[in-house]
Amino acid sequence: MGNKWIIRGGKFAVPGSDKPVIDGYMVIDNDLITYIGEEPPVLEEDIPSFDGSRLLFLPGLVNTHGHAAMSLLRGYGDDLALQVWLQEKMWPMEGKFTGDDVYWGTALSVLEMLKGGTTTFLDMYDHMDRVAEVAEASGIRAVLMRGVIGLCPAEVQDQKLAEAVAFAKEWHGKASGRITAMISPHSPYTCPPDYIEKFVQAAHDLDLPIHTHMSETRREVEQNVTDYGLRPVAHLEKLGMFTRPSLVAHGVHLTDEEIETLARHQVGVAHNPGSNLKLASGVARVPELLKAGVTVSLGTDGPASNNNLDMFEEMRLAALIHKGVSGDPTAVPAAEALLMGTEYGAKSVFLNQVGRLAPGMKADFIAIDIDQPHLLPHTDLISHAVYSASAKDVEHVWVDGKQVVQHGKCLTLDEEEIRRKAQEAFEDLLKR
Ligand SMILES: CSC[C@H]1O[C@@H](n2cnc3c(O)ncnc32)[C@H](O)[C@@H]1O
Ligand SMILES: [Zn+2]
Repeated sequence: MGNKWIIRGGKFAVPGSDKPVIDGYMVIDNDLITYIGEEPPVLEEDIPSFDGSRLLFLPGLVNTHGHAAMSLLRGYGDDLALQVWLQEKMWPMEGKFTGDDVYWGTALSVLEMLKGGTTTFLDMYDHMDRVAEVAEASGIRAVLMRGVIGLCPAEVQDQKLAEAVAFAKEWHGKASGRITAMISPHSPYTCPPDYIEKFVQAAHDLDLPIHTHMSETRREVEQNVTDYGLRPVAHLEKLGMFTRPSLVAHGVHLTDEEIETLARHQVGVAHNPGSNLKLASGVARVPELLKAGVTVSLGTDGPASNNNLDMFEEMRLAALIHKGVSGDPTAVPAAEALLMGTEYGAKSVFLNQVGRLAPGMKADFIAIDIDQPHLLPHTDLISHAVYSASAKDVEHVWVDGKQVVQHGKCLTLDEEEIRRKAQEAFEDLLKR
């Protein structure tokens, strides 16, 4: 297909607007959406046309927290609480990961994400050059960072920080701007205060945002008070983290005052409902966060604590669990859950041209087949996208105007090879 083309006869989701579903046309020129509307656009020339009938077009889903290479550990260490899961299962195995393991684990996850309609993902991990290689080759949009655990001698801490900085310098803005970088100390319980301050300084020096895990479990909050005399929000505020644009993952255990602090500093929260439920970490106070004006987005977390990367499932969980725990059926309505999975996600990872179908936005969008039993009749397609659809319904995916999934097949990655290599990598890890 040429550089400029038109989708005719499609239904286009614009959640949160007066007209949440537009029945009509969308024009794409290279990497940008240039027109969307019910009336046919005025075109000076003949351009290729794409039949949008029986399809619902949505902005690409934005996964704002994860560790893609952990797909190699999917199903390895289920049904455990966070600290036991990390210390006894994940960290010993991750200690054996080579760059190749990270490459194939990430490739497996990117394949799953693209096929499931995720067009942007955030990744915090080690061997990030290999993650960036996968992102570049696959065509996905990626927000990448070397996540750093600082429970190590000072010289190793320095080396890890240097790696994080070098990675960000090398990859920020690469792959035609599809890759951006952030700075990421893993958490207040794995990075001592003076070390976190060095990351804050690095983020200032590089003019990049910060991402960290925060207040995921009650135990972690209590330990923070014991160790530093402050709950995690006040602790990170004191260390200057929120002087940078920030996104925290989880934010499950928050007081009213902490929610107010996050809102005041415009700190985003990546809500990971599937992972929080599986690790029994608790349920984040999403309705209260949204009411306070905090940007709440959605993440899967790693595939070993979820255990899939289906962002439709996260939107559905977000819409369901907050109704369940609050007793309020209007909590997190479908349109808000869809915004959390798209527009709020883009805002959380500081991408202002992504997350919405509108002229001037990047052409990152997906099409789901709505001519299926579980998506009929077409009463309310926003509702169907959240409460009834799943990753399996994704028919086509475009990122930056390029088609990366066609009729459910990934065009940019060798699926057969990735499946084989990932299985081999896991089997090899068990032998090491
Ligand atoms: C330093 S790379 C990222 C690091 O994070 C670990 N991790 C995965 N899931 C979670 C979670 O829910 N909370 C805290 N840390 C997590 C992962 O195992 C890597 O070691
Ligand atoms: Zn995580």
